[in-house]
Amino acid sequence: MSDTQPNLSAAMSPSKLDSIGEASISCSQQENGFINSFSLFSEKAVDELLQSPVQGTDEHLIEFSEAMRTVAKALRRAAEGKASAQAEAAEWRRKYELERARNLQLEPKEQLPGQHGDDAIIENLINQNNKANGKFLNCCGRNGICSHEVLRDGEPDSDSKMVRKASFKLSWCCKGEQSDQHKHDIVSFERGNITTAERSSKQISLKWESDPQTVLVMTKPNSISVRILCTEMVRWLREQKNMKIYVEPRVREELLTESSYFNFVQTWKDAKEVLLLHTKVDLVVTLGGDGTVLWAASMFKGPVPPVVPFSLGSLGFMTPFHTENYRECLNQVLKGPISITLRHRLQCLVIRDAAKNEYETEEPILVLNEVTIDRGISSYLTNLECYCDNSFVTCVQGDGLILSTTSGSTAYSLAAGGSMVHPQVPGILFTPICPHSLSFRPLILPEHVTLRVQVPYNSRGHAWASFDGKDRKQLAAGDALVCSMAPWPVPTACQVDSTGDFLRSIHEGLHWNLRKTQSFDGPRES
Ligand SMILES: NC(=O)c1ccc[n+]([C@@H]2O[C@H](COP(=O)([O-])OP(=O)(O)OC[C@H]3O[C@@H](n4cnc5c(N)ncnc54)[C@H](O)[C@@H]3O)[C@@H](O)[C@H]2O)c1
Ligand SMILES: Nc1ncnc2c1ncn2[C@@H]1O[C@H](COP(=O)(O)OP(=O)(O)OP(=O)(O)O)[C@@H](O)[C@H]1O
Repeated sequence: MSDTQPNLSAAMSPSKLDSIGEASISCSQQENGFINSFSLFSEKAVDELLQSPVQGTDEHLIEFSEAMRTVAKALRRAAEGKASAQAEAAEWRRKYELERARNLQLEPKEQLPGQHGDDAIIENLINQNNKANGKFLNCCGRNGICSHEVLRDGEPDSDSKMVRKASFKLSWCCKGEQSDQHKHDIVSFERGNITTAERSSKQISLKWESDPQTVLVMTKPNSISVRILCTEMVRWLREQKNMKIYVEPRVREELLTESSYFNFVQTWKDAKEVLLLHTKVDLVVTLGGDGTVLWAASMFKGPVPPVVPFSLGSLGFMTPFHTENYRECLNQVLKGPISITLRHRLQCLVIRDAAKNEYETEEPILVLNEVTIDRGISSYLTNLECYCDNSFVTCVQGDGLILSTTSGSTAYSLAAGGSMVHPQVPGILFTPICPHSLSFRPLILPEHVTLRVQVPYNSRGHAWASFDGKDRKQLAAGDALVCSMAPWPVPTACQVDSTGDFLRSIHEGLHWNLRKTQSFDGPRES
């Protein structure tokens, strides 16, 4: 110590020095990334030191004390900052643990002996499919749907790292939320009033809770323009948005013939991997027409990530996005919030007469448009016995029957004389094809029913079932098709909103009720 420096120890009593030692905060270890390699004097200790009578006070000592006070203040601020950062980190950790626990609850609980990993998950998916929609309601409550309910955490990927899907929240957008029009009660026993339940006809909004990171791009085959756009979009998503990209094996090959640059693009090897796609993909982009949306939906036998359909087809009922400004559209979707349409699907089971019990069925098939039971190549009238929740409905004699979703109401069902229905309306359309009866009008049934269409034993010919216009299956006498609403809808992004997009598609796609307006010839004399 130089002569000019004050001897602080000499100026203070030993007890004072002890008190400073006790009050010092040691932050030499690393906690949550914060490193402090020095001991801090607390401001309180410095205050105490300055207030105590110090013998032999001189100017240097006062200056030194002031400096100490300033240093103590600065250090206190640093300590406060650190404490608040630690609290924030703890809060994030708590949120993470909570979400992890929730996801674990959704993991398959019972693993049968001999079933491991993927097999158990696939089995569980099928079981989930077979369960009632009740599970959805557990989490959704009344005002929102959590993505944990729809999409679970990813499986370990090839690098053995956990792939974490972006989480999002769906909520009802309701203009008159505050008004009396939107009662939550179905029946009020106290006052004896019956009011309507809130159903899915409201606009749904999707808000990302974490950034989407993985996108699956699905494309219509054999189209040069689609191929060019796909190449450009994949490059943009990678370079500008830093996204992981999945494509079909065919598309990966196409991209690699363009350039080895596209080596980063991922795909799948087999059907098992396809079944796990929903755990890896945050978003699906389709490039094509309605058929490509149907194709993309058919890839997901369970939950479906949000789908952004770009129009490169002729009609585009389900493809509201234009390709010219795909960058702006995708920017908006990735940022959110976006309006979405939850398109209901039908779950179809073929039950063979030869099956020993009802459970010995083939794999359930999910359709977004419709299942059709028709006469196929047979020249005989189809003869189909139809039941709704075990009540006899009718016997269809004609070319066949369409069981359609409301999204499919503008497709084959429309051509067969069915009504057009807003896609958010929960219902099943029952539309005959060329019935040989003057009075067979189409029906719309509520969403909760189970329909059974049976080929009677005395039928002259076989019937054929087809699913969204694909995968024909022959139904022999005694075979039946059982159909009910599937628990997993297809969430498609809207350009405007569900209603705006629906009306635009029937105006532009079908020229619905297009008629020249009558001229105004002046008021008529009565
Ligand atoms: N007579 C008919 O109208 C008829 C006959 C067979 C199949 N289809 C429909 O074709 C669908 C399969 O479509 P695809 O593109 O794979 O086959 P596809 O190439 O034969 O196209 C059928 C047409 O139906 C349109 N379409 C599909 N889904 C629609 C929807 N939800 N609303 C309005 N139009 C829609 C498509 O844009 C396309 O123009 C089937 O699900 C069925 O609904 C219609
Ligand atoms: N990724 C795909 N892989 C295999 N087939 C596909 C795929 N995407 C679409 N398809 C099939 O290709 C056909 C045409 O697709 P899509 O309907 O999208 O185009 P489009 O016929 O040009 O459009 P639109 O139906 O509006 O006229 C459909 O039968 C569809 O099932």
